[in-house]
Amino acid sequence: MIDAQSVSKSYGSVQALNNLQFQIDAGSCFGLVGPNGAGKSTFIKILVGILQKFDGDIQVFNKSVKQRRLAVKNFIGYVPQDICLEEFLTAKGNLIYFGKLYGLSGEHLRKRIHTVLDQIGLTDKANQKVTEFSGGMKRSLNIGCAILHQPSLVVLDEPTVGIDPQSRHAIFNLIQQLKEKGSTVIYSSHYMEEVEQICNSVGFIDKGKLVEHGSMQHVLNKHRNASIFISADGISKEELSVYGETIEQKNGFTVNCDDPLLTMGKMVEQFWQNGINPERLELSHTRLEDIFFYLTGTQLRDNG
Ligand SMILES: Nc1ncnc2c1ncn2[C@@H]1O[C@H](COP(=O)(O)OP(=O)(O)OP(=O)(O)O)[C@@H](O)[C@H]1O
Repeated sequence: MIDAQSVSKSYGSVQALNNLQFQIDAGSCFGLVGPNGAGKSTFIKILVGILQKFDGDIQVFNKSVKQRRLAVKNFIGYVPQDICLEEFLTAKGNLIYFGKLYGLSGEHLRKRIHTVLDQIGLTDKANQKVTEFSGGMKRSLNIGCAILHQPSLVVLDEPTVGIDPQSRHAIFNLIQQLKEKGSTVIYSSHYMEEVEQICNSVGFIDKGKLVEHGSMQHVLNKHRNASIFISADGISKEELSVYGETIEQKNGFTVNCDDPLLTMGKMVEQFWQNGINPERLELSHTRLEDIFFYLTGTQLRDNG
């Protein structure tokens, strides 16, 4: 288990983390989400032992990052936000380099490189220089370097920023494999739909504070807000308000209600009786992004 115990960190007058307290179960895939500047990278850098001056502590599989930093580092595979590779080496050259840094050698290293190249889909590019790689290929190789030593905890900081959909898909497959093998994964991102897709637990961080966390199902259920979206000529907000709180949108209305299926049935009956033919009538489910916005008033998406 990863146990964050009252973790706080300031850079001069900027308080990057304010008393973070939460646990991540071993074997789970935890999404650490928040907008740019929320404090995600700071937390990760503390966890992986890069930042050593902070308040509180983190226990990683019962070892304190403060007291057992080097021991903790050995069972973490860290994929930093900025790609970290030796550009003028080949893919294989990078894997050898990073493997040796992790203390691997000889036949074991050779076998691990073979396996990892296959896992990251770069076997046929093994002898190509990284300078010739696309952003997505570099990202995959960076992940490959971090998992060579078979870490129990894999930490990925915004691994899909600026890459093509194909590489994103390859990275998701890789994370799926890690999950199946029982690794614990921490996945930091401001892409909510990715986190919803691959993580089974989540923590929301905003302005250095943890505003919600728990299993994905718990968080989604706790803040579930069922609604119906409707777009139809000749229907007014007043008419829809009998079904629940009605909010006017750009192209129609959202009706919040407790039992959306039953309500939708009643709406269809009324429309049929009144000769109304809706262009769109859809059930909407609550997304992580909506919950984050509801809790913080902060949008997660890039503005640019
Ligand atoms: N070395 C530093 N010196 C001063 N301030 C810093 C430093 N690193 C981060 N900060 C500040 O700490 C806060 C948290 O930054 P952090 O990088 O942890 O956020 P983040 O959620 O990872 O955002 P991003 O996704 O943009 O990296 C921000 O206000 C940032 O400007």
